[in-house]
Formats: sequence, structure tokens, C-alpha cells
Amino acid sequence: MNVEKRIITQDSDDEERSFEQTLRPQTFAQYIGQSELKRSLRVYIEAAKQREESLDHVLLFGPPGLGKTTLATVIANEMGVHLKTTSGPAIEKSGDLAALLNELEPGDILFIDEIHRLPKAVEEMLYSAMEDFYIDIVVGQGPTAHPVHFALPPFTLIGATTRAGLLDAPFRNRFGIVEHMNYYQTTELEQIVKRSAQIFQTKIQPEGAHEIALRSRGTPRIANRLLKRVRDFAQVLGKEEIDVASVDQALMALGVDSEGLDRTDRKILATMIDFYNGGPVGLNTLAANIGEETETVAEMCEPYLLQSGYLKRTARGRMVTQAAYQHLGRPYPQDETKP
Ligand SMILES: Nc1ncnc2c1ncn2[C@@H]1O[C@H](COP(=O)(O)OP(=O)(O)OP(=O)(O)O)[C@@H](O)[C@H]1O
Ligand SMILES: [Mg+2]
Repeated sequence: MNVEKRIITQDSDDEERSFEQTLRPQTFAQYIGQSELKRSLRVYIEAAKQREESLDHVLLFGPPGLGKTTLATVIANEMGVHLKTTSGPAIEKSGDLAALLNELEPGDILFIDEIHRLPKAVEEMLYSAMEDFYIDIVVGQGPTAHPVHFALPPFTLIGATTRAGLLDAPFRNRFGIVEHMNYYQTTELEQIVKRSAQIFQTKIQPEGAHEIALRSRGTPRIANRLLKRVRDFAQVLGKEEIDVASVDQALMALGVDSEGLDRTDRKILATMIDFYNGGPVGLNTLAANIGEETETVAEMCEPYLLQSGYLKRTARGRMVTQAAYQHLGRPYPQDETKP
């Protein structure tokens, strides 16, 4: 078990959720980045409003902390409807889903986070709810049990999940709008950091915001979290404004390096170099070696290490790249067996 709380984990706990709530954009105008996604969603929303219909069901894919929940909030606000939020693991039985659907008013949005973790029976109940706005519920027990047909108001389901492959095709196909969320550009993260600093009433120099953006691994949640920590450091250092030096000091203390990699990321790369000659090595073996859960490595570390070019996937497992050797300051082996 890893006792050290990772600063770069894309997960959030209760305290952070309330802090995130205060920073959460409410409208498209406040929602920074993802411009293509916003452009198409604006069209779909406008069209649905003109026709006075509910918006098509939306499925959002993407790594944690990129703003899926935020986007659901924004969509509800732009549509002018209520948003009901739940998650896959929270809906245990068909009855739980029926209760949720029963509370919806015409046009309302039901947001299901971690939608890949819905029980199968619940997922199947959603099929008719999504397609034809009805559900069949079995009422009574034993010989008196009989199905009852419930009509639902037209509603929009927004589902969020981290990976596309986690959802079966029949389920996926029932979403009219399927969108992939991308990591954010540095300039976009800079804007997010500046906006959050303003909400915190903290002064930050443009170079400071830039430095935080560079080290946030493309993820707004991490940018906000780093900003919060850096603000503490700047305050203790007696700085009026957050500058690059306070960012550096804070992030060094947190073990976040110049590229936004933390100790676990570096441990992954170092283990692969030192014990596996750079790979290939399987994910399970690797996770066991560094004492992390396979899921943590798969969801928190690997996507960014792949995206930033330190790791690559091959048919035989993960391999580190030359960039990883360079970043860790290790000599790159020059024999022919290496890529
Ligand atoms: N486009 C954005 N512009 C500004 N801030 C954003 C944006 N996207 C996300 N954020 C900020 O990042 C935080 C995390 O976003 P959010 O909770 O929506 O991520 P998520 O994708 O739902 O994560 P998870 O998969 O863990 O549920 C939010 O509190 C919000 O303040
Ligand atoms: Mg979320």
C-alpha cells in the first residue's frame, strides 16, 4: 500500500471535491479549452432547444480530472434543465435506477459517472429508457409477479468513463453523441490557473502560471491542486505574488519534476530501465515491482507517460523510450536489440 498521498493523482477526495466545486465552470464561456468539443456541443444544444426536445444522450471518454463532470454541469446550465448526478457503483439494483428516472422532469439530465461500472441488469434497463423512454419493472413476488410498463419523460443521459473499451457496443451505440476528451494545452492550463487564482484572490505572475501549467500533465484538476499547494508555499515564503521561484520550491518539495512527473512515475521508468533493460514488461509485473495497484499504474501513470513519449506500448508489453533514459539521466544503451 502506498501511504504517501500523490499530488498528481487524478482522483479526488471529499475535501477536494468541495474545493473543486468552487472552481467549477458553469457555462461554456467559463469552460476553457476542448474547443472542438464545445463547438459541436453548442450546435447540438442549440438545435435541441429550437426543436424543444431533450438533448441526445452523451458519452464522454477521457482520463480523470479532464472536466467530464464539469462539462455535464455546463451542458445542463446551457440547456436550462436540472442535472441529477450519480455513478455506476452507486446504482446497485434496477430499482435504484427506476427511482432516479422517476424524479426526472422533461428534458432533465441524468449524469452517470464511471458508467462502465453499472451492474448488467441496470445497464439493460437503461436500453429501453434511452431508446424509447420507458422501463419495465417486475412488481410483486412469486406467482403474482408481473411486469409493469412505466413511461418516462424525455431525458438526456450523460455517461462518463475513462476508457472507450470499457463499454459494450450495444450500450455505446445508444449514445447519439460520443466525444473523447483530450489532455489540455499548456496555454489552456495557464488560463485555468489564472482563473482559479482569481477565484482564490491570489496574485500570480504570468510566468508562475506558465510554470504550473507545464507541470500539470495536461490535467485541470492537477493544475488547480498544484496552484493550491504553491499558494501555501508562497504565503509562507512571504511572497505577495506567486512567481516561478515559489512554484519551483513547492513542486520540488512535492516531488513533482520539471515535466510534471512525480516519484511514482519516475520509479516506474527507473524500474523498467534497471530491472528490465528498458522492457518490454507487462503491466501487472511492473505494478507488483513498484508496490502499486495495477489499476493505479494503468489509470494514473501510464496514459500520461505514453502521451508524453516516455513509454510506448508494444505487442510484448510496455517499453521505455530514449526520452525516459534522458529524463532520468541514464546512459542510453547502444546495442542493436534496442529500438
Ligand atoms: N475546461 C475547464 N476549464 C476550467 N476548469 C476546468 C475545466 N475542466 C476541469 N476543470 C477543473 O478541474 C476540476 C476537475 O474537473 P472534473 O471534476 O470535471 O473532472 P472529471 O473529468 O469529471 O474527473 P473524474 O474522471 O475524476 O470524475 C474541476 O473542479 C474544474 O474546476
Ligand atoms: Mg468526474
